[in-house]
Formats: sequence, C-alpha cells, structure tokens
Amino acid sequence: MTLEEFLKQCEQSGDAAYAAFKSLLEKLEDPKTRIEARVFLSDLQSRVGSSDDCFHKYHFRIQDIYLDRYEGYQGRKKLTMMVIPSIFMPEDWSFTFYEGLNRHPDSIFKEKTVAELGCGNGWITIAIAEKWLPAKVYGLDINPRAVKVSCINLYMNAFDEKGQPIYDAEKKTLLDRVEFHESDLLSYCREHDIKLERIVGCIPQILNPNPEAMSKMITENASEEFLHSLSNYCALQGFLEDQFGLGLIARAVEEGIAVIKPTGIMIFNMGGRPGQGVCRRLFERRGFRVTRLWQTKAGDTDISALVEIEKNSPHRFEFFMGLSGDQPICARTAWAYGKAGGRISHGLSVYSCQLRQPNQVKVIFEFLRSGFQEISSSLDLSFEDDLVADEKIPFLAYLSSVLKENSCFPYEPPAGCKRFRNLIAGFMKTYHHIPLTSDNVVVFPSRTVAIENALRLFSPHLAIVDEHLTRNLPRKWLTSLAIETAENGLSDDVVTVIEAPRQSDLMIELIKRLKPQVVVTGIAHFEAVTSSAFVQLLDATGEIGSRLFLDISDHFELSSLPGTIGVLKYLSGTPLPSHAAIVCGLVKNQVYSDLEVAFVISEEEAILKALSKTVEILEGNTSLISQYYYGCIFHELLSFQLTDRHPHLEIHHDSIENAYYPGKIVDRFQIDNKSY
Ligand SMILES: C[S@@+](CC[C@H](N)C(=O)[O-])C[C@H]1O[C@@H](n2cnc3c(N)ncnc32)[C@H](O)[C@@H]1O
Ligand code: MET
Repeated sequence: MTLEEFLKQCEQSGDAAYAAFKSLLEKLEDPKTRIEARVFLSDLQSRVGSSDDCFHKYHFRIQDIYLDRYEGYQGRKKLTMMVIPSIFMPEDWSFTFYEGLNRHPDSIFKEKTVAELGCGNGWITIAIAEKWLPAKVYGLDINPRAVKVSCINLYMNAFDEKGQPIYDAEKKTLLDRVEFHESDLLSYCREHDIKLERIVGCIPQILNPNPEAMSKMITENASEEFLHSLSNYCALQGFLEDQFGLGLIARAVEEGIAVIKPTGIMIFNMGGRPGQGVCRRLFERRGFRVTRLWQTKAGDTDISALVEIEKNSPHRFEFFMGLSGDQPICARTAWAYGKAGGRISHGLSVYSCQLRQPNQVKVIFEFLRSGFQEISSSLDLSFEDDLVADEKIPFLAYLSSVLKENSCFPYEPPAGCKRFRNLIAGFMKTYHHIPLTSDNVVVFPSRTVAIENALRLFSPHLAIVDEHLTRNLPRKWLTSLAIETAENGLSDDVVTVIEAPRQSDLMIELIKRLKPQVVVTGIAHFEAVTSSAFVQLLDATGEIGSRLFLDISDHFELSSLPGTIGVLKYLSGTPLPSHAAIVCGLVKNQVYSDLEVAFVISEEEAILKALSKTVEILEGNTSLISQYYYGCIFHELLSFQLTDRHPHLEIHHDSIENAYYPGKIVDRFQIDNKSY
C-alpha cells in the first residue's frame, strides 16, 4: 500500500484508520517486512506531521514526546509516539505521572519487573524501559486498541527511521524489555503467574455518569467513543472507595498486593478531588506506607458523577477556581462554575507506597479474597504507632491463616492450646534459659482465675494472699473469721484468706506465724531483680509444707530484650521445687490493654493435671483468640531472636526502657535480613 492509499483509508473514519495501522503492525511484527514498515512510518510522520489537522482529517497523529524536560533526564531526548482518537491522548495527567516517577529518589526500575496499568499509547512504559533499563516492563490496558497502538509505538522506538535496531547501554533493544498486553488491571500477570517488583498506574477515577455504558463488552470493535471513555471513567468496583470514585484504584491495589514481591513498590497518579486524606487512606488502611512524590494541578473532565456522590453523602470533593486557586470548592460549585465558563482544577499527586509487613499483609488479603470480601471494607491496617502495627498485623495474618484452613476453631485441651503452651515454654527456654516443655504449662483466662482455681484446688483452711491479688477473690473467703478454728475441721468449700503486704520479710513473718497451707504472692519491684526474696519464700513455705504460688506478672516483659527477673534467673539454674508454682498474667501487649491471658508453670505433673481439671470444671477454657494473640507475640519474639549474636540476653538496666516491646524485634530482623 502506498502512503497515499494508506492516508485515504485513514481518512474514511477512526475505525478505518485503526484497521490500516493494525495491518501495518502485522508487518512490523514480521522480521521480513519490519524495515519496510518502519520506514513507512517515518514517511508517514514527515508527510502528515503531528498537527491537529492531521488528527481530525486522518484520525491519527504521530508526535514527539520530549524526555529531556523531566527530572534526572538521561538517554534519548525524545520518543516518537502515535495516537488514535479511541485511546487516551497524553496530557497533563500523564505528564504529572511521568514527572512523579522521575522524582522517586532511587533508581527504582533498574533491572526490575514492572507493570504499568492503563498504559494508553504506551509512552510511559516505553520511557521507563528507555531510561531505567528494567528487566521487563509490561504495559497493560483494557482497551484493545490502546494495546495495538502501544505495540506500534514500541516498534517505532525500538528501530530508527531507517528500520535499524537501537541498542541501549546493555546492548538490548526496547523489544527485549517491553511487552504490551490486553489486561483488566493485573489479570494478565495473575494468569501468567508473573510476580512484579513495581506496579505503576494512572487509571480512571470518576464513575461513568452512564452506568450502563460500562457493562458493554470491551472489544476492539466497540465504538470509538466508548473505548475512549475507558480512559476517563470507571464503573463501580464494589470497594468502599467507590464512594470517592477511587474504586478502580482500590481494586488495582488489592490485585497488586497479590502479585507484588514483598519489597515491591506501587506508584499511582491520583486526582486529589476526594481530598489528600482520602487518597492516602486508600493505601494506608491496606497496610502501606505512603510518600507523595510529586504534586501539580490539572483541569477536569465531566465531574457530574462526583456531584451525584455529594448529593447523597456528607463528603465534599476538593476543587479550585482557576489553576492557581487554593481555596477549595466542592464538586457541585465547581460543576456550576465550569458550566458558566469558569476554569476549574484539582490537585494531582503521585504517591509511592510500600507494604510495611508485606508477607503478612499478603496473607490477610489472600484470606479476604477467599470469600470474606465484605470484611475488607472495614479493614484498617493503618497505625500511627509502628509498635502497634508490628503487633497487630502479624496477629491478623495468623488469624487469617487459621480461618482460611479451618471453618471452625479446633478443640483444644483445657490446659490450653498446645501451640500456645509450646510457645510459652519456648520463650522461657530461649529468653530466660529455663528448660520447660508445654507439659509444664497450664493456661488460664487471667491470673485472677488462675489464683482462684489454685485456691479452690487446695481448699486451704488458711491461705495468705498478697494484698494486690485478693481484690477479685470471692468476698466470703476474705471475711470468714474461721482462722482459730481452722484445725477443728471446717466444711471443704470454705477457704480463708488472709491479706498480706507484698514484701518478703513481712510475708515470711506471717507464714511462720500462721502456717498457711497456701501462699500466693507477687514480688515487690525493689525485690524483683535478684532471687533472694524468692529463695526465702521457697524455704519458708517448704519448711512448713505449704504451697507457694508466685506471681511474676508485673515483671514479665513481652520484649526481645526482657529485663532480668530474679526468679527466672534462679530457675535457669535450679529446678522449680515441687511445692512451688509460677503464675504469670499477660497484659503487656500494645493493642488491647484489657486482653489478658495467664499461665501457671510447675514441675509437678499431678498439680498440672489437677489445675487443668479445675479449668474444665470451674472456669471454662481460655478464649482461643486471646491465646492466638499472645501466641503471635511469642512467635514473633522467637522467630526473630538472634541467640548466637546475643548470647547474654540479660541486659543492663539502662537499656530496658529502649528495648521494651516486640516492635524492636522487627528492627533487628530487618538488620539481620540484609546480611543474609
Ligand atoms: C488516563 S489513561 C493513561 C494512559 C497513559 N498511561 C498515559 O499516561 O498517557 C488511563 C488508561 O487506563 C486504561 N484503563 C481503564 N480501565 C482499565 C482497567 N480496568 N484495566 C486496565 N486499563 C484500564 C484506559 O484504557 C486508559 O488507557
Ligand atoms: N481526565 C480524567 C479525570 O479527570 C483522568 C484521566 S487519567 C486517569 O479523571
């Protein structure tokens, strides 16, 4: 076909021009006809130029896009790109987006596997390949014509005007680095099991004012008008963010979470119409950290859909009068102002985001996808405090994996979840060097319940309980005056409790005088670091054949660098005598100040068995969710503990404050990760 014949066909209609270029693409794809076809394109460009006239007359335009205007420019000065009316014509949105990509502080695409969502005529995909030499860039678009035009643009830039290949610094051509595919967001990558390191996109953010339009089949034979509308409008996506027009981006982000590698980065160009906070929140509530790379203002498309949203909700969008205005006006006002000939604009920002705990967030979303989508609208993985995030996200991931595998919670023995008891034993072994197994541990809903059960188990005629621990015991145990007659034999269910101060010398004096059958006490702070108070209590109770329950809750830290507790230090070298048991209530998590679980440790099998019987008979099992919560904290602490690097885990007091909660583990994990 001659140039004139070609132009004649293009002149007929947009569809005819598309058909002409499609045949030309076939020639470009065939190495035998490629040179001739590429030269033909050059001739076409010089014959008709890039003017608006050409676009209107011949339904295409070939124009140069200058790359040397952008931050950190290197490599080719310009790319040559064609466009047809049924696809997106690069404008402010594209240029802001590309500028944003260039503003990223690192060379983020080098050797990476990248996807561009909504590649349009492909210029950004090609520019990424040209400037950063990625391993591969997939340019994806739902509009079949956009994909074909992108392919033509790929050949146009991979070969020079004479049809000769253009090699980059690594002796590769653009053909080696770029692929274009028809794809609804990331469906192509999902179907081909492609794992991405970068996902970038500038995709529509306004609901199509005509919802039926979006239910049409998307084929290359659809009307030009419909195909072009795919650049500016989207349909409802079933996400919370639909109410701001951001449903398509929300879906892109969630699809991205599934296919992105753990350290991957996503970059989106976002119209600031819903307000900065709403835009950021879309990412943050899905577990991302967000940085704004670049911001400009842009003019607008038909915003009537946003006016409709304002009608039905208290939300107000953010527009400006003119390009330089800074006083926001709502969509309704902007629409009216625009109709009356005024120019309106809105902010346009490029956001870069990265998952904070990628593997865990991926597990959470994988679970939600398996039939729990409705939960995702209330999902909030945004945390101001990193320590809270470091604790809650692993828990949600664990819960997700449990719920995904089991339709109901499993039955666990009354002594507590086996895994949880193993983790407690593991923590005691690793962090406090106390050789325990899960069989040494019985779990209770709280330390109060643990203490009450212990007292019920032994039904002592007289027990001495430290005054901090008596608060929740049955009143009648505290008010009975039966001490004198204790030896005369009272009915079995009466327990007499004497309150004692939490100070070992006073406690020991009372033990010696009153000879209780059971002693329950904590350790005063000033006595906690050494083991001498504990040893004296052991001796005093041992001598009179009394049981000792020692509560260490106030000193027990859920930390990667726990402070020294004298009792635990003692137990690392000496077995716990059979008349003694350790009680520990766990409350020091970051998130739920009232979520308690407790455990009792003993070396005596009979006591452990009897205690778990009391759970069965008296108080009921400990909620599995609470055990899972603390189980996760122990698991994290155990997973990231670096025993070989920190053989002496006992730390000096001045560092306790800085090393308090599990958040610290993550820092250490990251440091460690780098050296693997
Ligand atoms: C504003 S254009 C951006 C084009 C190009 N990146 C640029 O900046 O010039 C948005 C593109 O997203 C595409 N798009 C819309 N919905 C899509 C979807 N669900 N999946 C993939 N692409 C989509 C449109 O066809 C359009 O080409
Ligand atoms: N012009 C469209 C808008 O204002 C955007 C095109 S790029 C997604 O939403």
